Amino acid sequence: MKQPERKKALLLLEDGSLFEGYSIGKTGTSGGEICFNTGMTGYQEIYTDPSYYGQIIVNTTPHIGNYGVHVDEDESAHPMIKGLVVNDFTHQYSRKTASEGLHEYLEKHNTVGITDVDTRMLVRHIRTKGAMNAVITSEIFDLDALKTKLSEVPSMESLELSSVVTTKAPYEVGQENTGLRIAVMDFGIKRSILKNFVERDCHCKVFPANATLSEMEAWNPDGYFLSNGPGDPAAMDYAVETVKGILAKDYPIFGICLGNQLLARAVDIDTFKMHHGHRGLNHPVKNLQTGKSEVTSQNHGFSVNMDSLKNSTTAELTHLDLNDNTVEGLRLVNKPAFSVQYHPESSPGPHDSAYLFDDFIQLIKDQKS
Ligand SMILES: NC(=O)CC[C@H](N)C(=O)O
Repeated sequence: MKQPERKKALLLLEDGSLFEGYSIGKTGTSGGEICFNTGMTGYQEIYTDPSYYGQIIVNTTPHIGNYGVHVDEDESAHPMIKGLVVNDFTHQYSRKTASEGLHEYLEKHNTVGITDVDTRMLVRHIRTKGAMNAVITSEIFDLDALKTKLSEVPSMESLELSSVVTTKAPYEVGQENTGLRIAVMDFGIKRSILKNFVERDCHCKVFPANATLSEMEAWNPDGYFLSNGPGDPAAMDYAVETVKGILAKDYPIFGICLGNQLLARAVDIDTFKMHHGHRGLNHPVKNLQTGKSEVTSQNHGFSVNMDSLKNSTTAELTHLDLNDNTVEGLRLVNKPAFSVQYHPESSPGPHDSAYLFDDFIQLIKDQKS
């Protein structure tokens, strides 16, 4: 396959660091919070995960594009990232079942990227300096003009983004009358989470992030699921209020990632912005209830405050991050509610944690009996 002509591109970071490379995807300019993912596979799932909305992703794995894209690997309708930074992009892909090349896919969906960047150096830089904003361009080469663009990018802290990516209207997935009915609060849900419920015979109704409890109750759910999603949980009081309402009625709750943070906030446990977050497919977590460790898929830049959780009389720590001792899961002491900070749907990632979906189903059944 012919490689297209190489066009210059720039990456400018908030602290002034400048990287030069070549354009991939759409020609244009795009800014967001720069963060890195250490997964060696699953670029399409990462780019289409709505939790990454507002962010520029650096892939630490060097080869990107080599297996094209496949419609089954979309986690939402289109890429959600603000841009991508890679080391060695290829236009040539070798997978028989791929529907198209990554470059064409990114271009079609207006996603800007840059290749031929020293991503090792860049990741070490982010790891030392912490999360910050950045801008990628393949059209603005005047540095002052680019700095102005960068200054217009909002800070991730205090940013509410679920309302941008949530479904506009409720929809249902799974077969009716097969099993349990799960009301899903969509803060930016990944399709693979819904697949996990459907595989377990659940019938899900997915509600917009601002749905009220009475709207959801009208469907008569057996349990409530709080989804993953982008942005700062501290800017989501509207959702926290809804979660408080669900808790007050003792309905079963399971939360993933942003859902974990919202459950914590609903019982007055704080969250905070991390130095540079956890994003990758091999993060070790210990389940303190079973004593077993799991290798997990993660994508979060905010975290539940450990001291605040330890001081709580309503919740307890269930899962601990073995890399940095941060909170990876919690449960409420006197309510049928639990959540994890990582991604048991594992798309992409190892499948060690799929048991959590079964645990939720068991929790609902126990509540009923
Ligand atoms: N994957 C998620 O749900 C991310 C949650 C939240 N936006 C964070 O960055 O921590």
